[in-house]
This record gives sequence, C-alpha cells and structure tokens, in this order.
Amino acid sequence: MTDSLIPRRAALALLNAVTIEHRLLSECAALLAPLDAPQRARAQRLALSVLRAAGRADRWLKPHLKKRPPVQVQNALRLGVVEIAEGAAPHGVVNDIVALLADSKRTAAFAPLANAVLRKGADLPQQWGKLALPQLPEWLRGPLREAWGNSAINAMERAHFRGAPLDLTVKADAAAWAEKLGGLLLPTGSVRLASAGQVSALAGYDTGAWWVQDAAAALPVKLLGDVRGLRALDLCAAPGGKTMQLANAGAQVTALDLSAGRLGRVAENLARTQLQAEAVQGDALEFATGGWDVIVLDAPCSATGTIRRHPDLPQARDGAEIGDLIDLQARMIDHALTLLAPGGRLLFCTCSLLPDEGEVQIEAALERHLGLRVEAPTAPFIEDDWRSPEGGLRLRPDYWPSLGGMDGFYMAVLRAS
Ligand SMILES: C[S@@+](CC[C@H](N)C(=O)[O-])C[C@H]1O[C@@H](n2cnc3c(N)ncnc32)[C@H](O)[C@@H]1O
Repeated sequence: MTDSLIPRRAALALLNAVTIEHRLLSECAALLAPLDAPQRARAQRLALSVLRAAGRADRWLKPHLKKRPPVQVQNALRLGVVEIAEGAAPHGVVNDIVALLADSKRTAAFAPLANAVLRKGADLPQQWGKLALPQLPEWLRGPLREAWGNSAINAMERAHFRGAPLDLTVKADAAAWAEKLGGLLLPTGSVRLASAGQVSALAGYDTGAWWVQDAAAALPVKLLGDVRGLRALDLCAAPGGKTMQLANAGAQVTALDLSAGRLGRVAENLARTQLQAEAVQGDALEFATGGWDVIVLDAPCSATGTIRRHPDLPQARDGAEIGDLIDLQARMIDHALTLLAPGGRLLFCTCSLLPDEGEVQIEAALERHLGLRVEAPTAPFIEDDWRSPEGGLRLRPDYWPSLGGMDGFYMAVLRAS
C-alpha cells in the first residue's frame, strides 16, 4: 500500500464510522491504532477537514452525480473533493480514491464514477471559496435559529467552518509564554496559538507550565475571582481544566467525576502541572460531603459549543439525548446547592449553544429555589454582548471573529442566601 493510501483509508473509515454508525471520532481510536503517529495525525486531520466541509463538497458533487450514491461512496468522493480543493495533487488523490473504492465489493462498482467525477475537479481550489458554507443539520439548526436568529446561525456556521486555534491556560506569566510560543495573549488571559503541530513538543509541556483549554472554557473559573484558601468542589471534573485553574489559583480542591477512566486523566494532568487536588470517583448526584465555599458544576451537556473543534458531533448525534441531559443538569444544580456552605457560590456552566442547557436552566433554578440569586460577573474583560438577562454570560463561536473565535459556552455564578 502506498504511503498516501494508508491515512486516506483510515480517514475514510473514520468518516464512515461517524456518518453511518453515528460514532464520535473520540470513540474511534481503534480504527487508528495500526497506524504510526504521523499517519494517525494525517488521517485525523483529513477526517476533520472533510467533516467540516462535507456540505460544501456535496454541493460541488451534486451536478456531477445523477443520483446520490451510497454513503460510503459519497464519503470517498467528499474526501477526494476536499483534498483537491485544499491543494493536494489531483492525480494522486483520484488514484487513491479509486483504489479505495475498488478495494471493497460494496463500492467497487462506483470506482469508474469516482474517477470520472473527481477528474472534473482540477479547478476546485479556485471554485471552493465561492461555494456556500456548510450548514448545521436541522436537529440543531432549528433550535439555534429560534434562539439566536438567522444571521447569528450563519455567523456560527462560518466560525465552525473556520475551525479552532489552540488555546492554553498558563500557570503564571501568560504574556511571557505568549511571546515564547509565538502566540497571542487574549483579553481574558489565555494564550492562543494559530497552528500548534504536536502539542507535547511545545515548550512548557514537559514542565507543566500550561494546559490546553479553550479561552471560553477557561472563563467560568475566572468569574469566581480570588479563590485563595477556599474549599472548592469540582463536581464534573475530568479531564481537569477547571480543577487545575482552581488549584493554581490557590483553592483547596476536590475533583469528582463519574468516570474512573476520565479521572485518570485528571490525575495525569495534575501530575504534569504539579498542582494539588484530591481526586474522587463518584456520582455528583450521590456525593454527600457538604460545606463547600465554591462548587463548580461543568455539567454534562450536548457539547454543541465545541463543534468548531468537533465537526463530527452534528453528524454523529441527532439531539435525542438532550432532554435527558437537561433533566440531569437540573437535578445536579439542585443537589449541588445542598452541598454549599452558608453564603457559598455555585458556578454552573455548559459548553452548549442551547438556552435550555444554559439561560433557561438558571431561570428555572431561580424559580425552584427561593433566595437563590445570580451574581453578575464584574471582570473587566467581559464584553457587554456576552451578558444575558438572568445574569449569566453567553459565549458563542461567532464572537471574537478577528481573534479567531471561541467555543460556545454558558456560565452563571449562583449564591444561595
Ligand atoms: C463537560 S465534562 C467536564 C469538563 C471539565 N470540567 C474540565 O473543565 O476539564 C463533563 C464531565 O462530567 C462527568 N459526569 C457525567 N455524569 C456525571 C455524574 N453523574 N457525576 C459526576 N460526573 C459526571 C463526565 O464523566 C465528564 O468528565
């Protein structure tokens, strides 16, 4: 097998797993296991590019196909179109796509069609930018349109298509690290790198000077202000981004997570960054130790705010689990409130774009709990249009367009009377 065919074959397997079996890329590690590290990275990059651009590739393909072929074939064609559009040598791409299709009984009959169609793509690099942006699937587009309106959706889709830079949360002296790594110091204190390559090869990784965390994901803990010496419970902690922020800011932290495997990642991250926290495996709904000054509830959610990093999500999921997640978030809020010390604060956040997992969740909690109030955050870097009426912050991928965007997030600090 040629060098180029191996990652292309693996990328196609990933695309089929996402679009046919509805698995997330994070659940497909086994498909990449036989590849060496550079091939694995290349296959992942290809799959991500194609998932991001699938709608645009389909638009280009449509006039060249009498009817839509089976999904495996469509995925192979998408792979070819996106690679050629992004500047790969068309001849090599076409040969490999034809070989991949010819290799399987189920798709072999389509190899000549792929050959004929992809050979028409020589001017794809020139045409690509003129084709309409890929759209989110309707299960997500509908509720988002209702919440934020059409022009916001278009802006979010543009941000999703652009993808995401690499953001770091730095333990100390972010400005110096931004300079050292050739990155940008963001207004909120995160360091942003345009293109990172291999993260573990960057300066400061081995010494634990920073960890990877989107700028939006780093914001909730910053809203808590000075937490030195406070007893802090991170109820859904893994992989530990917020635990590390709390520990680095001087809180005494307990990090809880349901998943033992994911809690292992918290331990690894703490060890690398030489930060201290007690790690506990358990269910947030059953955790009974109270008296916390601060509780962070970064609740399980639809993760729809992370689509620019995870373009597999809209295709692998269909929104069916969101009702259960909303119910779980409400029960977690109610239970967390019982664990606070008098005057303690609950920081609720989700990486969701859906108000039902953010603003509406907080409005409902305020109705259920008399005396509960939202503390409007005061940090100087907060922009006016981030504030939502109930007192929380709404972040969206289309914000900070000139800086490279941010993940979608919702956050609110609650104080019980
Ligand atoms: C959004 S992630 C948390 C990200 C983390 N706070 C960070 O900043 O790195 C949600 C986490 O909730 C955990 N989780 C889900 N259900 C849980 C439960 N009932 N109790 C505790 N943790 C739970 C998941 O295992 C997952 O690690």
